[in-house]
Parts: sequence; structure tokens; C-alpha cells
Amino acid sequence: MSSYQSPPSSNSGETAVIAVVLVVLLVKIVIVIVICQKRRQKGNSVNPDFLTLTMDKFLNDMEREKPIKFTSQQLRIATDNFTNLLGQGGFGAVYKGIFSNGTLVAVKVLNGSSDKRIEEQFMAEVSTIGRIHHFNLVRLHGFCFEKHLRALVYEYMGNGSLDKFLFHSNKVLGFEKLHEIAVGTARGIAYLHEECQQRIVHYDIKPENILLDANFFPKVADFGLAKLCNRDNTHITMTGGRGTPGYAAPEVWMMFPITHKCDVYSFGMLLFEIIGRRRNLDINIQDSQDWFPRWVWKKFEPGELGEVMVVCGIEEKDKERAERIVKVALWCVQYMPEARPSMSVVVKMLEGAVEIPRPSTNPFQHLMPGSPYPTAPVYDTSNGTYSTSAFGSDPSRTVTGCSVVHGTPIMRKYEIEIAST
Ligand SMILES: Nc1ncnc2c1ncn2[C@@H]1O[C@H](COP(=O)(O)OP(=O)(O)OP(=O)(O)O)[C@@H](O)[C@H]1O
Repeated sequence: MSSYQSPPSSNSGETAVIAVVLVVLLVKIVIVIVICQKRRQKGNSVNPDFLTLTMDKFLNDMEREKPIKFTSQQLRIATDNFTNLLGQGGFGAVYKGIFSNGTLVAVKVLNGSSDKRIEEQFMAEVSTIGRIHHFNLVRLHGFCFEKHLRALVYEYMGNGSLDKFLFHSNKVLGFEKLHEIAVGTARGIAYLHEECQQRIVHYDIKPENILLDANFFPKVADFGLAKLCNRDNTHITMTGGRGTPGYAAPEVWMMFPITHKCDVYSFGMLLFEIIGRRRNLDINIQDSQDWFPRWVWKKFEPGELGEVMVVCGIEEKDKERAERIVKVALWCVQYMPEARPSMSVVVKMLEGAVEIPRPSTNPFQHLMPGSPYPTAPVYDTSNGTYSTSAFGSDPSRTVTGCSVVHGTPIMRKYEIEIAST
């Protein structure tokens, strides 16, 4: 009988154990729920160590991110055998392409694969823009370097280059958008000058090299002339091709030592074209407005900026921004590089965050008769070269053979006219 009584006592023991386990489990669940609720109340706070680790890893990954090396076959497929031509530049044709994942690209096929200049352009682009990422710099996805195909693969910019909207279309872009484009472009250049590990000088800032995406956000492009330099090296030695007439700073033309401030000068010239929605030089325009920057200064000096606003068709609501652009432009194109602001200051000036000083002297003084400064280069039609009178008869200081990248007869006339005034 006694053996019959033991099972119930063992059953009640098991029940007690199960009950204890259940209670413990329940307590644990409650604790977990309470902890989760407290975390949620703290605003989803995450362990800061975890955050740093993830961010470090992310930054490392970003740093390691390099442009992809594509095969010619991959680019042939993406561009449908190079059929959709976007445009033709000095170094080759640009084609639209699409990869199988849907990414749209612009493929620049470089002419003359054995040409040294092409190789330099190739290396300049890959070593500068290929290593950095910024919202206002056109992204280089990758490149192809095969015997019969040297190409650069960029992100596709749906609206092409800024010149089209400034000079060739009927004011499609309102002034507010143009101001945003100016600020975005300035941010891109400021990043190149001040935030990259090595300073990058672009050398060829002009509307043709500012591309606009589908939403008209600007991105600086075309790094073919760009130079890398250490931030503590103040001057750069420049050999070979130089900037574009009308945008290149005087020191570039004079073959004087060059700093990143030559980009600030070119950006100033670009600002004049944004405000006027015209080329800075237009010989078809009368009343001394043919060279727009000088005319703007003539109006600005006696306090007649209002006339500039009228001539440029600036509406009342845009006046304040437009005046800011004019003042920044004048400040950027000063003759002495050290008088020009840094690009991060330019950004702040354009945004209205800091005061814009008034240039103490006429920025175009060096172009006046009797100026102690070297004059702008004179284009010699007989031999197709530029020279500057400041170096007199010393042929070793004569600027010769400067190619005119976007040169037109108008540009050439401009150089002659300026020097002879
Ligand atoms: N990433 C891009 N997305 C869309 N269109 C582009 C892109 N890059 C260039 N293009 C177009 O292709 C054309 C040629 O560009 P490219 O940069 O080769 O020459 P460029 O800047 O006009 O001249 P150069 O190289 O002589 O300075 C331009 O008209 C431009 O609008």
C-alpha cells in the first residue's frame, strides 16, 4: 500500500518544480519587458560604444571604397554599344549608359589612348574625384583601362551642364534656383580645398563644368586639370594645359606661382555669369556692357547696383540674394590671390551668414592703362599665341601656346580689347 502512496507525493513535487520554473520565467519576461520599455522611453538610446564601433567600421568601409575597374565588354553592354551620345568634350565623347541594377551612368570615352595628355587627364580624374565623395561633386563610379578603350564612368546628370541654362535657354531656372546652384557649387569647391586629406585645386571652374542632376542640384565635374597638393604647400607648379580664357585668374596666365585661390577667381567669374545670365564677354552688347564684370564694378562703385538689377531682370523678391552674389563675385575676382576669400567663407557670404566686405580697390585695376600690374594676355592672331606686355621683351617670360579649350573668336577679341584699354 505504502508503495501506492508515493506517486501522488512525487506528482505534487513535480508540480511544485514546474510552478517555480514558470514563476521564474514569468519574472524574467516581466524584467525584459520593463527594460525594453525603459529603453524605448529613453528614445531608443543605443550603447555609445556600439555606435562608435559601427561608425568606425562604416568610415573605414567608405575610405576603402574605390572606383570600380570595368571591362570594355561591360561598358559596351551598358551603353548599348556606345549609341546614346550625350555630348562631345575636348578629350572625347560622352555616352549615356545603364547597368543591370538600373544605375544610370555617363561614360566618357577618351580619344587617342596613347596620347600623354589623355593619360594625364585619366590619372587626374581617377586620383582626385575617384577617391572622394561629396554631394556637390560628380561621382566617378569607375573606369576602364584596356588597350583599345580608356573610359571614365560617372554618375549620370540628367540636366547636363549649367551653361545650357544660363546662355541657351529661356530663363527656365528661376533666380532662387540659380542662387542654390551657386551655393552648392561653392560647397563642392570648398570641400576640395578645405576638407579633403590632400587639397585639390580644380583649375577649370566654369559653367560647362557644373553639371545638374534631375533636380537641378549642382555638381562640380571635369577634374582633368585638377592637381593634388599638400595643404602646407602654398604654391603649385603647373605645367601643360592651363585654365580657360575668361575664367582663369591673372596669375594662371602670367605663369606666376598658383594657389587654390585661382579657383576662387574662376568661381567669381561664374557668379557674374549667373547674375547676368549671359557670357561675361559679349561683343554684341553695347554701352560698355560688353565685358560684364567691369560694367558691374562701374555701377557698384558709385552705389548704382540697382541699375545692374534692372538690366539683369532681377525681381524685387530676389534682389537681396542677387546683390549678395554681385558683392561676392567682386570680392572673389580681386587681382591679388591673398585678397580673395576662402571658399568656405564664400559659402557663408552667399548664404548671408557673414558680412561681405567691399573691395578697397577696383578689382580690374590691372586692366587699366598705366597699371603697375601685368596686363591680361594679348592674343596674337598671326601665330595663335598669347603674350603679356608686362614681361616686355624678355622672351623667356612670354606666355605662349596656351590652348583655348572652349575658345571662340569672341574670347580672343576680349583678350585684345582688355589689354589695349
Ligand atoms: N556625368 C554626366 N552626365 C550627363 N551628361 C554629361 C556628364 N558628363 C558630361 N556630360 C555631357 O557631355 C558633354 C561633354 O562633356 P565633357 O566633360 O567631355 O566636355 P566639356 O566639359 O564640355 O569639354 P572639355 O572636356 O573640353 O572641357 C557635356 O555637354 C556634358 O553636358
